[in-house]
This record gives sequence, structure tokens and C-alpha cells, in this order.
Amino acid sequence: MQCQLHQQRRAASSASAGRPTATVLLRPVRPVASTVPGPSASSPLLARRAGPTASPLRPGQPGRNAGLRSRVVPQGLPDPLAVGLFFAPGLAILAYALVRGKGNLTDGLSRVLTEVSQGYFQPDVGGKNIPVAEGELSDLAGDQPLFKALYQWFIESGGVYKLVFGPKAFIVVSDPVVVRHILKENAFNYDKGVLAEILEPIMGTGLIPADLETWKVRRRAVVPAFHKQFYESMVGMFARCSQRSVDKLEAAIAAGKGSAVVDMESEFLSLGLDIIGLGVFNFDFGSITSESPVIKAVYGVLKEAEHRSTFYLPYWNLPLADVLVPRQAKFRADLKVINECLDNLIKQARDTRVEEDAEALQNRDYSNLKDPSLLRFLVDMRGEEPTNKQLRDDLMTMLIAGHETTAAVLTWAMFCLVQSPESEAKVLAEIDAVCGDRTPTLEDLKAMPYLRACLGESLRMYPQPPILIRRALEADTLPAGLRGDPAGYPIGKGADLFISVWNLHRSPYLWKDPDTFRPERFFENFSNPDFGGKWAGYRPDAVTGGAALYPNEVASDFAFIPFGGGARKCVGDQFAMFEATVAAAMLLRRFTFRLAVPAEKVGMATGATIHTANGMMMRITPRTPGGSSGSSSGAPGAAAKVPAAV
Ligand code: HEM
Repeated sequence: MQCQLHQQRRAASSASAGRPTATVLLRPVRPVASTVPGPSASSPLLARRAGPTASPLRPGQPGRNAGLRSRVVPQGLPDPLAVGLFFAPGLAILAYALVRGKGNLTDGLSRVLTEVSQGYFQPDVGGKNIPVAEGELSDLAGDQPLFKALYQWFIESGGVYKLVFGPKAFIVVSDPVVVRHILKENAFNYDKGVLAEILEPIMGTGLIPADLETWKVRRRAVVPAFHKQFYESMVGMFARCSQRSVDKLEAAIAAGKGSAVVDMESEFLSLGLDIIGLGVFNFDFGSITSESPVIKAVYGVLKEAEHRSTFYLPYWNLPLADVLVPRQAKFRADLKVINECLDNLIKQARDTRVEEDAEALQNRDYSNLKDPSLLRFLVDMRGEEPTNKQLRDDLMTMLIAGHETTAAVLTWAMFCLVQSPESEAKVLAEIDAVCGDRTPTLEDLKAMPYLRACLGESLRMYPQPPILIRRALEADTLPAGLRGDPAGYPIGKGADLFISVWNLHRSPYLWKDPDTFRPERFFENFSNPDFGGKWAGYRPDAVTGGAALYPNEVASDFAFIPFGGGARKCVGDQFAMFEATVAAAMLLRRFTFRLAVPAEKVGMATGATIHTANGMMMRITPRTPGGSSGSSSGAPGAAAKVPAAV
């Protein structure tokens, strides 16, 4: 049942799961030109380092080491003393590192690097009054994903702290007041920093890594493409694709004589890929039922994007890396396959262009449109003349941004629901009452607040991505937030920031019982007087009484930011949530899902999203829509305490 492609993906991701996932932190970041002394020959540190290479102690070199050469040295072998002297500094550093790391070499080296680099490499990025959480590499190694390590330091050091690793310092933000400042109040003072560097070779100048000028132009073009008629048409498509998954699972159950064990994470990835292909460029990957070179290429590129965001050194930027390193050569080949596919689709769309202004496009009769995709809209829009390359970047960005993320929401929602019998029973009753066994419509989604809250709650507990990345373009002062320095925190140009969505969503200062899956919380007010009025708390009327259908950053005053917030907020948030709601309704009403392994065995691994370490193996049995909950896990009890680190 679990397709080979997904097995390959899993093998690759679990191979990387044991590696310190803090590698985003550890990647040497391109220095900010004006403030960081680059690795030039004039650097005193490098000058010192250059010593041994030009060392007079190299055997066979004439002149100053003549005394050494008088010793008998077998020809072709280096002089042992020379070798000893050559390596002595290195050994001394290792010994010192062992002492500094209290026996842990990796931690020690990190500390030594930090000490040596102070004043040499570290840019003046301010933040001098920010509490420092001294990171040890060992804290990030092993099974613990990066975002979990950041949580422990948050509890110890507060909502704004600095993490120092080697020559780099990162400011980790877990306070809604500070997050609101960065994402909304002073949004244009920040770009995507390290993330843009990683994604640029894949997404070019798509919205996520784009420079500010390109971003403004493309955001203005892309946003109107997500309109009411588009969503209505998409909901129909979500249902058609979900039906394919239903058919596939039914066939598996029939083959298994009444039940089947299925990796639901893989199934949701296939469903997500088919949906995003059709929605964004009207291309049917057909990945629920088949495999193709394009699908393989998409997974290859996704895997590489993940590898790059979790690897220490950006070796792929080196000349010829894409020729000499097999995985980089494969990446180039995969990218070529996808680019050719996208170029063809763009050409077809251009060949059939019917130019109209945005309003006329939004009023097209979507019920009769053969191609309701975003690409059609972007090509047909009058006044916008994006190049083919720009269109391709836009499509690639949305393909990557909208695929794994939505699949992960469904995966973790299922994980939470099957462990929470009370929520499961409630949600099934709602689905049966609202849509029964017919195809869900947009109106049906509006009539299922509890299902929507369940999906929101799963995004709270398992945010995708768990960390947002920013770099300050100019100096700024971060506000104090809860119990922070009343003077705020001045930071300099080039400061790198991690907004920890995981910490915000699991913060004991922002949520009651943050580790408990309890969708009901989204119907209750929550506030914390300790913020002294700086944080407005969670207000459900801003969701139900407002235009929004799902809990969001406005209702929670930036405590709940699964789609970011402010100017750079996700453009696909409604698309994704409608997709997840339709798929969840159609699958839950047809099948009873139970974990086929203990919850702790599911495991978490960080990539661009939180995925499982070992798949989401579930035993599936048929359920009659409108019938019983099919729950076999005991009587409805209290809300489930879903393990934070499964
Ligand atoms: C549940 C699914 C999704 C989640 C959790 C999600 C999450 C996010 C987040 C957190 C951001 C902001 C990143 C930042 O501020 O650094 C973002 C941006 C973005 N997302 Fe999504 N996303 C999802 C689905 C989608 C879909 C379906 C699409 C496209 C159809 C999409 C397209 C984008 C784009 C283009 C941006 C960049 C926006 C900009 O910078 O202007 N996302 N997403």
C-alpha cells in the first residue's frame, strides 16, 4: 500500500533524522557585506590559519628546515617530527575543545569557534541586552528536532533569547508581541535571510524567496487569483481527488478482507500532490494511483530542498558541485524534468490566452471552465506581463509551498483525532449531520465549525513549518513582550531571527493546557493579564463573527500563526484549509482509522514541515456514513493529551 516513492523519501528523511537538525543554525550564513569582515587574506584569523600551509616544516622544502632534513627520513614519507609539529596546533585545539566541552568534542569545538570568532566574524547585529542561551551541539543531536530544543531554552530564557553557535548568533522569538512587530508592524524591515538563500536555486524569484521589489509585483498579481468562484470550483476538485483516495482505500480493505494497514502520511502526500497540481497549473499528477517521472522528480526536488535546509555547508554552491556530487547531479536532472513540464504548461496557457482584467476574470463562469487553475488566471490577467521564467518560479513556489504542508495537516489531524475519542465522536456526528454521504460543498464547510477547529488545533500542535526565518534589513528595536526588558531589544542590520511557531503554539503563557488536543479552545476566550494589555488574547468572535472561518493570527493577536501573518502571510491558507476539510470529511465518514503502532513509535522529523519519522501506519476498517463513530478505543473521555514528542 505504501508506494515505493514514499518509501524512498522516508528512507532519506529518516537517515537525516538522527543528524542534528539544528543545521539551519549551523550553516555558515553569507555575511552582510557592510558589517561582516569576509574571509579575506587580511583577516588576522585566516592569516594565522594560513601559517601551516606555508609552513617551513613541510618535508623536502629547502631552507629553514634544513636541520630537520638532516634526520633520516625514508623517501616519500613525511618526517614524523615535522608531521607532529604540523599537527600540534590542531591537536592542541582538539585537547582544549575537549576541556571546554567537558569531554564532548563537538560542543567544545562549537565553544572554541564561538570564542575565537568573537570580534572576528560576528557581525555587529546588536541584541546586546538579549539573554543568551548557550547552545550545545549535543542539545540538538540525536532524536530531538531543532524546534524542540528551542522550546526548552524558551522556558528557561524567555520570549526573546539569543542562541550562539560558532560564529553565528540567532535571535529566537517566542512572544506574540514581538512576533506581531516583526511580521506586521515593521514587516518590510525583514526578509527571509537564510531561507531565501536555500530556496532561490529552486524557486527563483517566486514569492517566498523573492526580493522586495519582485515580491510586491508578484504578490499583487497572485492574490486576486484566489477568489470566491475559484474556491467553489476548487472544492469540487478537492472532492474528486479525495474520492480517488477513498476508492483506493476501499480496494485495499477489500484485498485485506475487511481491513488494511496503510501509511496515511504517504496517502496524504499523494492526495496533496494531485490537488496542488490541478489547482495551480491544471496538471493531473495522478499520484494517488500511479508513479511517473514527473512525480519522482517532484519528490526528488522536495527532498533536496529539505536536505539543503538541514545541512551544515552549502557545498552545492561550489563550482561543479552539480556535476561531481551525485545527489546534486540528480537534483539538476529532477529540476530539468519539472521545468520542462512547467514550461510546456505555460506555453499551452499562453497559446490559448484570453486577456481580461482581474475583475472580469473573477466573474468568469467557473462551473463551465475547463481550466480553472491559478496559471490560467495569471496568464490571462491584463496588465501583468510576467516572463515565462517568472511564471515558472511562481508555479514552482506554490507547488512546493502547498504540497507537504497540507498533507502534514491531514496527517497530524488524523493522529490527534484517533487518540481523542470524544473529539472524534463529535466531529463524526457533525460530518454526518452536515454532508451525510454527498459531495461536500463550500457551504457545507462553513457549516462544520468543529471539524474546522480540529484542523486548526492540529496546526496549533504541529505547525507547518515550526519555525519562520527572518533577517533584519536595517537596525530595529524589538518590543519587550512578556517580562522583557522595558527598553526593548535593539538589534542591528543583518541580525538573523527565528520565529518559533512551535513555541508560540505550545506556550503555557498563551494557551491553557498547551499540550492537550482540545479543539473546543477555539470557541473560548483566553487572555493573560501578565502581558499588561500588550497582548489582546484569543477572541473567538474574531473568527466566527468575522470573515474568517478558521482560527488565525488576528483572533489570537499573533499567538496562533500557522500561516504567518502581515504582508508575507501565506496566500494559500484558505485553499489549504478547504482542501484539508473536504478530504477529512470524506475519509472520516467512510473509514474508521486506528493507529497500527504505539503513538510513541510514530516519531517526528524536521524538514520544511514536521513529518513522521516512521510513517503514520493506521489500520483502516469501513464505516457507514451516518453510522456509529466506529470508535474502538474505549468510552469518550477527557480531551486527549497527545504526546508532544511522539
Ligand atoms: C496547510 C498548508 C499550508 C501552510 C501551513 C502554509 C504555511 C505558510 C506560512 C507559515 C507562510 C509564511 C512564511 C513566512 O512568513 O516566512 C506561507 C507562505 C506562503 N505560502 Fe503557504 N502554507 C500552506 C499552504 C499553501 C498553499 C496551498 C499555497 C499555494 C497554493 C501556499 C503558498 C504560499 C506562498 C506563495 C507563500 C509566500 C507568501 C509571500 O511571501 O508573499 N501555501 N505559507
